[in-house]
Amino acid sequence: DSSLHPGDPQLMAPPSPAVVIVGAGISGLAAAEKLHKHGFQNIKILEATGRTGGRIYTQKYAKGLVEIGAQWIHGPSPDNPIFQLASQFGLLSPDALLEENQKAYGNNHPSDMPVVYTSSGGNISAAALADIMGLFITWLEQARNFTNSRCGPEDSVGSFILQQIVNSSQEWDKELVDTNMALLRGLLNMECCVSGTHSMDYVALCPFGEYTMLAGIDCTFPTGFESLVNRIKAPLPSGMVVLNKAVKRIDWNGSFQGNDSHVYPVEVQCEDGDSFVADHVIVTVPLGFLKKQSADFFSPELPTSKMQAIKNLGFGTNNKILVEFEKPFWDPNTTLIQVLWEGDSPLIEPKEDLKQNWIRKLSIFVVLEPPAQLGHVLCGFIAGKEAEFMETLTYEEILSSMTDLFRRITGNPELPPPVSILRSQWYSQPYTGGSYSYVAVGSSGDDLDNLAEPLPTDKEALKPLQVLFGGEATERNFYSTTHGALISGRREAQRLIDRYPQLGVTASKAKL
Ligand SMILES: Cc1cc2nc3c(=O)[nH]c(=O)nc-3n(C[C@H](O)[C@H](O)[C@H](O)COP(=O)(O)OP(=O)(O)OC[C@H]3O[C@@H](n4cnc5c(N)ncnc54)[C@H](O)[C@@H]3O)c2cc1C
Repeated sequence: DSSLHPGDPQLMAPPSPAVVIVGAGISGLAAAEKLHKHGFQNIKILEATGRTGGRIYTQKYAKGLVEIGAQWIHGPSPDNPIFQLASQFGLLSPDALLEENQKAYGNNHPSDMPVVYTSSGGNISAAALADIMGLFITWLEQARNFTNSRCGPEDSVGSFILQQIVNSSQEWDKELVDTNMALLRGLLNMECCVSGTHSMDYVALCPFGEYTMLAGIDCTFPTGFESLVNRIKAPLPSGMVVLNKAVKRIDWNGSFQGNDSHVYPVEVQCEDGDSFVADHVIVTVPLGFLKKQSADFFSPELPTSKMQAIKNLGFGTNNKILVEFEKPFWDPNTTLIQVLWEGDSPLIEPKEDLKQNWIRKLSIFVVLEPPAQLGHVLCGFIAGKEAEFMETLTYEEILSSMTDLFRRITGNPELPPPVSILRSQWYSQPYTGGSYSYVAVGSSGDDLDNLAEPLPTDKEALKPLQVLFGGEATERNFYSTTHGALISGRREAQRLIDRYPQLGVTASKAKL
């Protein structure tokens, strides 16, 4: 009888390695889900805050749900694992599942033309806007094509676009120059939101095209992005995710006695004095957190090249200001509103006084859908230092600024104030420190790869893969996105699965 019997050594599960995952965003949860499915039994996810999801954060607002963090599936098509999961779980609307939607290219930008309102209550023609939009999109595409050609390490996307603006403006009608310049300033402000940066001058030109756009017109989750997080974590045993458990330091390359007879190479120290021994730790904390804490977060310290990568890569702030109106002032067909700030221009440095001028960085509002279920809600986007300053203002101050703004652009001093507002404050979140990463001037895609390298770096180390790194900032082609974060978590889980091939075999045999 060659079949296996209970108690046979081959059926006895080998001791499951102890894995600690730091952070219960989509990266950490995806890593846990994959490891769990492959038979890893000893997993703990330590999360600093009182909730899972991290930068995926759905909240009740107005009459429905809004996203404080991630909003769209960027590139919803079969190559996007977020799209795969969302369709598998039945979380998308029929429109998003249409094949033609999956094949079209939206380039991670809202695909509709905005309606432009000027800061003195005027408007501008759709034709004038279309011309400038067309130029801007072409320049962005050209900026992406630098990847394989030569450009200097100090060149930025902002300086490249500025050069194109200067060249192109020679051919503009004199009376259009001011409007065109103000429109372009607004488009650059919007681009800062897309890249999560204060200025496109901070974004490196050469690696700009390494970020990969997937096919598909961006879509949202009718039941909230967090419904996807909830589905991913559903199979995990209760107790695996430990909330309100902030990690203070990761001691690695050591010998730590566990409660069993085993000696572990890693010990994770928490803010509240708790500690967890582990064979492997997957760190998925945001780059914004690492930028502030990496010097004290690891003992021994990270290798110099990793510290450099953390320092060099960009991590900026993109915030939202949600504004609810009793009645819309916009036309029912409007999906996007651009505010044109008269007098602004890409050739003029924005004024330093943030208290007076922060609001001029706010150039784009998305009309949230569907109004029948949600109410009349605009979602404004603002990036950089102005977005960080906005976080310090009170509710009343922002409400009053929004009331003034909408009265100005509609030219109606009697426009009723918004019913309510809700804003994100990603920069002040101690465990996030901003919104998402970008490849800054002075860094390159190699820094993203470097961040993803596990420790110890010595491939022959007796105890390999002690500290692994996930999170959106570790995905060279998909950083700053939810799919990048998901891919990174699965990638790190796969490293451990490859290290313990026997574990998966035993897990599937035990199920027979
Ligand atoms: C305003 C905004 C809009 C966005 N829009 C989109 C979008 O439309 N589409 C898209 O695809 N992406 C979007 N993104 C980006 C997307 O949300 C992120 O890339 C993704 O959610 C990151 O997942 P993550 O798991 O890497 O990190 P996170 O979600 O940040 O998870 C990391 C977790 O680690 C925890 N943590 C940190 N420090 C510690 C510690 N010391 N101990 C324990 N836990 C710790 C944090 O609390 C957090 O829960 C947006 C982000 C923001 C902020």
